[in-house]
This record gives sequence, structure tokens and C-alpha cells, in this order.
Amino acid sequence: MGLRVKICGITKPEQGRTIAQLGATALGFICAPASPRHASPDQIAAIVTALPLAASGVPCVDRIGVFVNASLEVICQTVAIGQLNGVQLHGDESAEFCDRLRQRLPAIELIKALRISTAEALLQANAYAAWVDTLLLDAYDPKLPGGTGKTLDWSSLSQFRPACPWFLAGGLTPDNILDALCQTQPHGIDLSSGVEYAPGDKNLLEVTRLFSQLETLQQPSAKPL
Ligand SMILES: O=C(O)c1ccccc1NCC(=O)[C@H](O)[C@H](O)COP(=O)(O)O
Repeated sequence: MGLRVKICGITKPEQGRTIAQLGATALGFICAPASPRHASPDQIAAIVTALPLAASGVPCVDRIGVFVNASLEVICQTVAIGQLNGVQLHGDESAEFCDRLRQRLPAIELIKALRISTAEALLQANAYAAWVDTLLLDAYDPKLPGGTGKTLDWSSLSQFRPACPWFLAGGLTPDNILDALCQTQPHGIDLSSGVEYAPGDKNLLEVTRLFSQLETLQQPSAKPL
């Protein structure tokens, strides 16, 4: 499987549709009411309904709801209304909460986001691998839970090989993505503020430039003369 590319903080149907057509494999919807990128369950449903369909008849990209310390009931209700197939837990949710959510939503991809500030936080990330499908490493900020534009210390992640797939997030942009991927080996990448004009308003030219940069990774290297 190729690199997964998740573009997070989608709030507009036409932008979600275009970003899916440009090559994103997942769209993220911020379900935390305090975020300037917040999308309600009905808004998410409107965006998902406008997505191109795969041959199987389901939307051609993954639809991930991003929650911060929400209740099981709110998450399950949002998944149903918003036609989501993934949930990203971006708060202080415990492994036990992940387990309970897994029992309620067995067919949904469960992603635990960890905001990394210390080496211990990386160990904690590893400990969640048994309880979720996927991990996501984001930058730590004392005030904001996500969408901060801050980068992680990629060199400290060069040996990060958890027991499940993982996404690299935090301050990724079309300008720094190749550098980030030279230093780390994630299964996917997650971008938000690095491809937007303003919170929730994506810059489609920057998304296009991101995919142009990623294409250079797949080019076979030029033969020596
Ligand atoms: O983006 C938000 O506003 C947000 C608010 C509350 C919780 C999570 C949030 N974003 C989660 C994401 O997955 C972002 O894509 C991730 O933090 C990276 O953001 P950025 O550094 O802007 O690329």
C-alpha cells in the first residue's frame, strides 16, 4: 500500500471533493466544537455526500472524524450521521476508552493521536498500539490540541516503528514534506494548516503542490550516464 495522505480540517463540500480528486486518501473533519475548523455532523454529511464514489459505491476516500475528549454517544452519533469510516481521538482518551469505542464501533478505523513533547510521550504512543488500528503523532502545544502548524523533531522519530501503522502530522507543508519523509518512515501523513488560507479554508494550489512534491518520491531515479 502506498503512502496515505490525510488532509484535515475540511469544512466545504467543493474543497473536499477537489482534494479527493487530487489524490488524498483520507479527509479529516474536526468534531471539536472549540476549533475554528469545526464541522457539525450535518455539515460533514453534506461534504461526504458530494465526494466522488469508488466502483464499490462508497466514497473514494476515508472519512475521519477528529474528536477531543468526546463521549462515546457523541462519537457514535457523529459517525452515523456523517457517514464516517474512521475516528481520530485527539484528546486525553485512555486505552480503556479506546477499547470501549472499539466494542461499540468494530468496523471503524480507530486512530489515537498523541501530542509528542518528550521521549516518554513516544513510549506512551507505543503503548496504545495494542488498542487501536493506527497511531498519529502530532506536535505538542500547551494551548491548542491540534492544527498548530508546529513541527515535531523528525530526527527523534527516525527509529519509531510501533506495532501498528502510523501517521506523521504537525506543521507539514509542501515545502518541508520531502525533508520530513527523508527522516521518518510513516505509513501516512496528515496536513492541515500547511495547506490552507485560513482555518477551514483549504488552499487548493498548495494541496496540488503537495501532490506534485509527493510524486517526485515515486519517480524511478535517473539512470547514470
Ligand atoms: O485542526 C484543528 O483545529 C484541531 C482541533 C482540535 C483537535 C485536533 C485538530 N486537528 C487535528 C489534526 O489532525 C491536524 O491535521 C493536525 O493537528 C496537524 O495540524 P497542522 O500542524 O496544522 O498540520
